[in-house]
Amino acid sequence: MTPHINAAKDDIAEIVLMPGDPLRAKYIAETYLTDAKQVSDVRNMLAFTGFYKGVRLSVMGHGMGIPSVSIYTHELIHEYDVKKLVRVGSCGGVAEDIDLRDIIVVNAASTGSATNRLRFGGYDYAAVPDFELLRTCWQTADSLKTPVRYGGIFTNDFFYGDPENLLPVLLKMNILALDMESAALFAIAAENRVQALSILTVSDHVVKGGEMSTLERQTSFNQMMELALETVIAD
Ligand SMILES: O=P(O)(O)O[C@H]1O[C@H](CO)[C@@H](O)[C@H]1O
Ligand SMILES: O=c1cc[nH]c(=O)[nH]1
Repeated sequence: MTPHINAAKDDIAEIVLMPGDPLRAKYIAETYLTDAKQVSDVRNMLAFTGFYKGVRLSVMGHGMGIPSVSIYTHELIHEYDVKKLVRVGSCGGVAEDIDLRDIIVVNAASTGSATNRLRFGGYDYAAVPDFELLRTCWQTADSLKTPVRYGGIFTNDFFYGDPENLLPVLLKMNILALDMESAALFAIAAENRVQALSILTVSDHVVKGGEMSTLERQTSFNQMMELALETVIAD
C-alpha cells in the first residue's frame, strides 16, 4: 500500500488504463471488464481490476494535472510493478481541423510545465509515447476502422486563464489539442522504462467553441476506450 493507493500489491495488474476522472474508471470497469473488483478508494481515486477478453488489467483515475498524475503513476510503477500505462482522457481542441468528439492519439506532448525540464537537467525534453504501443494503436485503429488523428498536443498547467501568447503559438506549431497530463506521463514512463500512451477525446474546442456535458465526458468515450483496450491486449 502507498499513501494514495490502498490496493494489495497483487491487486493491480501490469497494464493500467487511466482516465483523469475516477468515475470514468468505474464506468470502464463496469462496461468492459469481467470479474472486476474495486481495489483502491483512497481519496475516491477509484481503481478496479478485472479481465478484458481474458487479459488481466486495471483501470484507475489519475486526477487532474501533472502533480496528480505524477503521484499515481510513480506509485503504480514503483510499488505495484506496473509496466504499461495508457491515459484515456479528454482534451480541448485547438487546431481548426479538429472537432468535438474526435479521437487524438498523442505522438508528442509539449508542455509549459517546468517539471520535465527539471527532470531533464534544464534541457527541453521531447515527451513522446512508447513507439511499440503507438504502433500497435495505429494498427488497432486501422483494423477497428476507428477514425483517429495522430499529432502533437500541449500539456497545460492552466485550465483557466491561459497566458495570452499561448494560443497563437499552439496554432502556429500545429498543436492539435490541450490536456493537462500527457507530457509528464511520457517522461515518467521513459525514466522508469515502462510503456505509456495517451489517447484523448475532444471534449470542447478552445477556438471554435462547443463542449460535451459532464455526463457525456463520464460515459460516452466508448470508441476511445475500445481502441485503448484492444491496443493493450494486442501489444
Ligand atoms: O478528462 P481528463 O482525463 O481528466 O483530462 C482533461 O480534463 C481535465 C480538465 O477538465 C484535465 O485532467 C485534462 O487533462
Ligand atoms: O486540459 C484541457 C482539457 C479539456 N479542455 C481544455 O480546455 N483543457
